[in-house]
Amino acid sequence: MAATPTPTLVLLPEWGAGHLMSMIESCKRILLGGGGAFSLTLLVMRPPTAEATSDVEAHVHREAASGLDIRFHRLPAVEPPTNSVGVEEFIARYIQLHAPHARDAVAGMSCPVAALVLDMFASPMVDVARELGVPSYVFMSSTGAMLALMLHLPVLHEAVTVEFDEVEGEVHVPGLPPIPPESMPCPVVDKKSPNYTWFVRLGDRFMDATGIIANTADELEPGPLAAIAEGRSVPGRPAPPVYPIGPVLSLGSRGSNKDSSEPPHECIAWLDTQPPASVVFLCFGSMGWFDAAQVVEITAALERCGHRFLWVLRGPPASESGAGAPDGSEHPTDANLDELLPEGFLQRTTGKGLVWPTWAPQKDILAHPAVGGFVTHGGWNSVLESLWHGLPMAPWPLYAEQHLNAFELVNDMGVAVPLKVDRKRDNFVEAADLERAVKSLMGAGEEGRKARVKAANMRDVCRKAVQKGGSSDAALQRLSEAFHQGAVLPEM
Ligand SMILES: COc1cc(-c2[o+]c3cc(O)cc([O-])c3cc2O[C@@H]2O[C@H](CO)[C@H](O)[C@H](O)[C@H]2O)cc(OC)c1O
Ligand SMILES: O=c1ccn([C@@H]2O[C@H](COP(=O)(O)OP(=O)(O)O)[C@@H](O)[C@H]2O)c(=O)[nH]1
Repeated sequence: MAATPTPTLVLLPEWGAGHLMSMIESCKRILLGGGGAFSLTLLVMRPPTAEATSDVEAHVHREAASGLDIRFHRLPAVEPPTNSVGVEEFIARYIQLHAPHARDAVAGMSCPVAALVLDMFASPMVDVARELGVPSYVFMSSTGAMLALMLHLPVLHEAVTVEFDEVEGEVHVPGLPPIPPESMPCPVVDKKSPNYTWFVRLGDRFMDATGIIANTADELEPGPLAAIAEGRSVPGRPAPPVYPIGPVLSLGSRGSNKDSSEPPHECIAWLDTQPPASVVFLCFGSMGWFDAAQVVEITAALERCGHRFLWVLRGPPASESGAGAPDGSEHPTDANLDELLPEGFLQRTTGKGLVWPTWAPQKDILAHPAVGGFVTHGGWNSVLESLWHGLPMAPWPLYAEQHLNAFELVNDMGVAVPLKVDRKRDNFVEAADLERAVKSLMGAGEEGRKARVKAANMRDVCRKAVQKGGSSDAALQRLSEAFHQGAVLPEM
């Protein structure tokens, strides 16, 4: 008798490293926990830029060599939309153009399909899954708070007819503290923009998924997750079950997990010479960079506050002088420190500070005992990595949903000190404000002390959650069970 083929989980990730890697790592946990009960099939879209294409190829290569049962199905290329006006709109539309190809790929599977797991930007493809009789799951690589906001957005859209910054007072989202309009995420700040329209649609389609997989933990974001579970996001319409299985730290990023026989990275070697918890680390994600005017403010703050520092400083993307990447993934260039830094800064701070002009091994740096605090753009992966090591933050939001993340870190989770960021001036920060925040983060004062205590507590919370019997491990078991029960041969 022929053996029943192993069911597969079909993944449709967005090409960006933060989205792709956290989805793959999360599903690998199911693969590893399931003892061979599933395989993974990655539907690979051709990314819209050459840079993203080479990143994705590197990830595919690495996963193919992992020895795990991961297959790759390349979807036929589609022409990217040429008339998009916004990044989120571009990403969602470009993904949606792959719907017929994704449908054909899933319909052609010769083994049962346990689920179609969709990137948050691909939520309208729940229709493809429905058409084929396959369960669909949305993978949320951002916060539970952003998830609560997206689920509630169609309700807000009906209830609030003016721009959010014209609202008297705050914006109310079930499960979150009242949000000041200036902390609303970028894609929803301009209702006339197609980005906004797409986010309303994406959030609405989340509600039609079989389930939502979230890279967070119950204990990290109890408010938003409870509101969703209790059906408060959309009155009268229960949300799909949410499986908070995080923190899943996306491994395999450039420069990390090096062979232990190699000499340490220069940043790590420098940290090895510094006293414990003495260094403030500044790093701004895969897309953060600063111009000369902002750099002057940062250098003044660092000199005045007197703390040791490790600063990852990147320069403007090459496209600053031309057309940008349509998906918004405009990677910064390596900084020319001679041009960007004020004269004498490096000499005056020798021994006390290191400015690193290119990609840095962030995860290894955050794990180093010499690091005491993190000035971060507040991307969710960076936040999870910081909390994993119990490090308090000063969030300096720059793009995407990071203004909401900063609000949550300071006002809800209490693991960060506030930093005054002028959103109307391209997120400009004055030297005096950065100096104050770094002093608070690293030194005396009740505000910083409280953030340090809360962040240290989160280290244990995060680790417990993913251990056997922890809340995220339990969510992973429930999810695995749901996948088992849902596995079907796609209907043609
Ligand atoms: C959540 O809302 C937004 C997310 C993004 C966004 O887009 C994006 C596009 C790419 O081609 C590559 C990327 O790496 C990428 C990343 C990205 O958001 C980041 O996602 C992280 C989670 O994986 C994390 O939440 C970070 O904070 C995000 O910066 C873009 C966007 O508007 C431009 C969004 O509104
Ligand atoms: O110099 C850098 C900058 C970023 N990162 C990693 O890139 C990811 C950034 O993801 P995040 O969600 O924080 O922000 P995004 O870059 O997607 O906006 C995290 O894993 C960081 O550790 C890194 O290793 N070195």
